[in-house]
Amino acid sequence: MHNIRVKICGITSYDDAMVAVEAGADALGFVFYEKSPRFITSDIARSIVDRLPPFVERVGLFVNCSAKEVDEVCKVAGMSTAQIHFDVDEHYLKSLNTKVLPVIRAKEPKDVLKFSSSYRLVDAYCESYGGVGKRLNIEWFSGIDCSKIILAGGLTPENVAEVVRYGFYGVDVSSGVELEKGKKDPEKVRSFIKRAKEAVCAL
Ligand SMILES: O=C(O)c1ccccc1N[C@@H]1O[C@H](COP(=O)(O)O)[C@@H](O)[C@H]1O
Repeated sequence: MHNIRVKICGITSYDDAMVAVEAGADALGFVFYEKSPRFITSDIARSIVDRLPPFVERVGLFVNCSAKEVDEVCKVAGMSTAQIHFDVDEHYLKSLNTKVLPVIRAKEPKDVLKFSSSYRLVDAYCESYGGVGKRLNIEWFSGIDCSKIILAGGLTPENVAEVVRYGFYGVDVSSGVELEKGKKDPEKVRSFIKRAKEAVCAL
């Protein structure tokens, strides 16, 4: 049976983290980008991570950082994966000592095929990098292998069920499950995870 992994991104507090974990989130995202309203310091992220139960993936999100900075923050903050949310080449990705999830900020249909042999996150292109609720044209994924793609960009509890039929490895949400920037809405978080997982079971 197909499964779908759900990442809840932009976690800034232990309470928000636990709402997501208890609702069945597979991964939590922590934004180490100072210009983001969801920015979290490595020390605060670490204090959340240290209290999490086992088997929860911790994903650090980075914009315009050197590989050395990414590795250092991931180590201090207890991240298991680094999500590289800006344009980098294979050499950069290989130089990291942390498990890496490259992000493709897709502007046109052919972009979704980049890094096609690896697991990657595909988000809609926007100048400010992400977390703004901008959706991709889902038709760009028709007829391609989505089994290594984590879909992001403008997902909500209302629209997540309709995208799972493309066979994505996972889905990622931030602004679509917030009460306000940087604060999650527990009902939306629970509803998003439930609808994503139930929609897969119904396939
Ligand atoms: O969340 C942010 O503030 C952010 C800042 C810089 C780059 C990416 C960011 N968020 C990521 O963007 C995608 C889509 O988010 P949304 O669901 O459309 O709000 C997701 O991976 C966020 O984690």
